[in-house]
Amino acid sequence: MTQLHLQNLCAGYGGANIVSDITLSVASGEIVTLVGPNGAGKSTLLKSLAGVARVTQGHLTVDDTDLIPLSPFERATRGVAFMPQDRNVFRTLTVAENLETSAWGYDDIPARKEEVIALLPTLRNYLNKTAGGLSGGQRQMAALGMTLMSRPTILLVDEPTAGLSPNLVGEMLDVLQTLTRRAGLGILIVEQNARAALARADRAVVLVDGRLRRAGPASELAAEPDFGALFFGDHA
Ligand SMILES: Nc1ncnc2c1ncn2[C@@H]1O[C@H](COP(=O)(O)OP(=O)(O)OP(=O)(O)O)[C@@H](O)[C@H]1O
Repeated sequence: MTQLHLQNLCAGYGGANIVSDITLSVASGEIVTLVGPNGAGKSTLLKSLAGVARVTQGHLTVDDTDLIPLSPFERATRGVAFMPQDRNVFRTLTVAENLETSAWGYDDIPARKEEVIALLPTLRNYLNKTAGGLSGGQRQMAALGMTLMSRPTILLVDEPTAGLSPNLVGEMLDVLQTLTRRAGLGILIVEQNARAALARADRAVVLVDGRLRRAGPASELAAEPDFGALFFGDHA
């Protein structure tokens, strides 16, 4: 059982904090959905956990390891992997090459690749296609596969359904839910399709103006009558 824990975390870019005083945890086998209006700081929070935005105060641990001094690569080797929203594949490489590149430095790349394909079997259909020629859904699946090559225990996923058609949104979220069940991953996901994400999440956290406004069981928050209007605007 792994647990990512944030305690009174403040983070941002340069010296300025974008998110403040965030206390939250994500454990193996659960999906926690991070929702909130545009500009609330959701991506920044995720990036600070991955090591690509700066933590200025507070604590960030995975089990007993302090992540704050660690680089993004070192965090990945401790089991915390990040799937960015944009530019998350190398467009001129094939899907297979993208997977291999993500495990650069490990001496068991073929085994890792087979494990990832076993978790995401549709990848097999376009392994030899160049990533730049993939559909949006295929590209996001390839990016997810790349993230899984480090054998993470905690997955940080930034808007994996951005730009996808409604049926593909559900498919991607279902795949993430399967990963929690089959591989025991803990997933923290930022998602604009709040209703679809809440339906598959265990817990939800609402971020407004860089602060944690609400947290609780996803089903409870989804059932609140004013929830959509308050927190998601048009996206509920
Ligand atoms: N690299 C950066 N440098 C400085 N400020 C940034 C950077 N990236 C984002 N910001 C600022 O941080 C604030 C929060 O942005 P962020 O992308 O984290 O919000 P968000 O909740 O993910 O929004 P959205 O739902 O629109 O993606 C915004 O004011 C944004 O302009």
